[in-house]
Amino acid sequence: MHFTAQFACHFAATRRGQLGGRRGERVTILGVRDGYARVRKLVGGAEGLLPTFCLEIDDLPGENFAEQIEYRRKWYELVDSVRPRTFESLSQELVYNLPILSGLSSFLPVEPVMIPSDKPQFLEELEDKVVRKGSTLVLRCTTAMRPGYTVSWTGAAAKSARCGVFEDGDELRLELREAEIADSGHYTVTVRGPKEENVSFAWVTIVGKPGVPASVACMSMKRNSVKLTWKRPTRTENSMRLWYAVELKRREMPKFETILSGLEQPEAVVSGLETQPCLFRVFAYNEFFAGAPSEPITVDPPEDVSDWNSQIDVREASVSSQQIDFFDESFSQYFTVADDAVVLGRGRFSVVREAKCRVSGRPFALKYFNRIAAEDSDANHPDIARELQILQKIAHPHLVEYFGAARTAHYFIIILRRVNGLSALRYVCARGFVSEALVQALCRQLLLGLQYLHAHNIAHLDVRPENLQVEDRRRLPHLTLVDFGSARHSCSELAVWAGGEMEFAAPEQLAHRPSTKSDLWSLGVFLWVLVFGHSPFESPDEETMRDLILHAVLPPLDADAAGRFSSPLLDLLFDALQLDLERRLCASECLASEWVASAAPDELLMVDYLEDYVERRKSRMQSSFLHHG
Ligand SMILES: Nc1ncnc2c1ncn2[C@@H]1O[C@H](COP(=O)(O)OP(=O)(O)OP(=O)(O)O)[C@@H](O)[C@H]1O
Repeated sequence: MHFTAQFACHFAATRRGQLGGRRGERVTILGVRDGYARVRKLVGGAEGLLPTFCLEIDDLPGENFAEQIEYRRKWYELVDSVRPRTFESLSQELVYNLPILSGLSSFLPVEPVMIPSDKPQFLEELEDKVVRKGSTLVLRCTTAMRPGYTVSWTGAAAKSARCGVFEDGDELRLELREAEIADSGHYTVTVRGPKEENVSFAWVTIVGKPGVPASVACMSMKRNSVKLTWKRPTRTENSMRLWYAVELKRREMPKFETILSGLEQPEAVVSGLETQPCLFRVFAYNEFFAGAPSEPITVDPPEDVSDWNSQIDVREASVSSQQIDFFDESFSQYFTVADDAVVLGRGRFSVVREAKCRVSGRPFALKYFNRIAAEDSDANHPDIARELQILQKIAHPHLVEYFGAARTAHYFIIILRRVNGLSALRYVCARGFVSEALVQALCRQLLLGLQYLHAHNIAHLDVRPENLQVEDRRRLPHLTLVDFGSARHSCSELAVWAGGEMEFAAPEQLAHRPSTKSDLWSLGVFLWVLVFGHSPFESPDEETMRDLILHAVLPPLDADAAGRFSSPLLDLLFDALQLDLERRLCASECLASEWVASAAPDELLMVDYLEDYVERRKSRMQSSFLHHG
């Protein structure tokens, strides 16, 4: 809240920072300290200090006197709390001693003084000014003018046509319109008397729009972070302070958004990146202007397999199970699993429950496998050992993160990041709408995960909606591939099809010769479901389904459904569902395909065409679980 007040008397400012004025001039009080009030004039807006006793408050909060008295009392307490300085011997010489005089006259309400000297005196000096380019620069000072005094100004633009100088009573003023950077510099006003002269100085800085940060570069850091560096713009246009802001744009965002600002150093670390490519740009700004942004640079840390390679522990494929560090007794020191812990999912061999880390409080997903007897070792369970070995090797934002393994009296436990999402189809249904852009985002993220896995010669071999967990991160879908129970190093030649759900399995998997490309087939089936609302090989009995898959017999195309999506999407789908492995695209080729590489339409479609399939699948999964469970 600001009070207004009036000058109770004339006050002549004699020190830099003080504000002179005439009795009755109205001001806003901005603050009070040490007997001085910082005020701003209502007319003209000049700001400065003047002694509190020169002010008479005139506009107080409150309806009536009784309400206002409280403020009035506070004001006089403030005014009285400072004892004025007194000068013991006020000799005539003092008048010529300006520093002391200015100290003295600050406390004495005076009429503008006519100093008995031939040397012109300034009552208010010029002040240094920092002004935005294009605006009007005003320099002002006051002096006790006498007849016969002359005034002259110097400065870079003092002679320009944009510049005007004025004498208004005691006030001397220079006004410069449309100030330019080149107008910056030293300005003086000289007041000449018949015998002597006096000069007041000010340094003027006109600030313009800073230039573009140069050499913006990006370096991948661990996990999903990048470090951006750049160079200070060559043109800072007199910026007194220069800050930087970083902007980000993802494919589906209509425009860049500022994610970091106020950076003083030409570098920033950005964490929590999604897997899709991000465009970054940087701009500099000062107290008045934001400069133009740099050329965007594309940053795609998780996609760049070579970057991630450098960070993962690339061990030999045949790590022996002894190398897995189980933590045994200590397990319960680190994790609490509530009796009614949420069951995140059930597989044929395991139950996945939510648990909390006692140390960090973070939730984890624990995958429990029954242990037959205390001496039962993981070596007796080659599938668990293999799953652990693979999980230990991988690190990618779209693959579930592994934290360790534990052995308790009854279980082997794999500790994983808890993916706080829904299976892919449920996620889509829960949104109520689907768009080709969403389908593309999910496929793209899955492809990135697969590209990474396949580059390490690992085939997942169980890509299906339940193992694609999707969560919202900053309102964008983030897909994580879970369940490495079926995963194989593709070098291990033969993998016997162990039965189970085959709707998403590739023909060669059913023929016991899976390959990394089997995952692309499953991706094709997943895409088919999203496009047509049913799976291509769905049939009431297992034998028919097996036959259809083994011969890659696709159902006739539903033209209406196909019309909802673009033809590059349908092309990719057919390229993934190729029986011939040579002709089937690999993950990198899919990522480079026309559909994945270009922006997909974001028109929204109702999901009702999918809901029946999701329900059918749910009851199939339940009966299969009962069957195996
Ligand atoms: N890290 C996780 N966070 C959240 N949910 C998970 C996680 N891991 C697994 N789940 C859920 O638990 C289900 C079962 O887990 P998982 O598939 O790993 O078990 P499994 O015994 O290997 O199953 P399957 O019989 O399919 O091989 C998953 O389909 C998924 O829904």
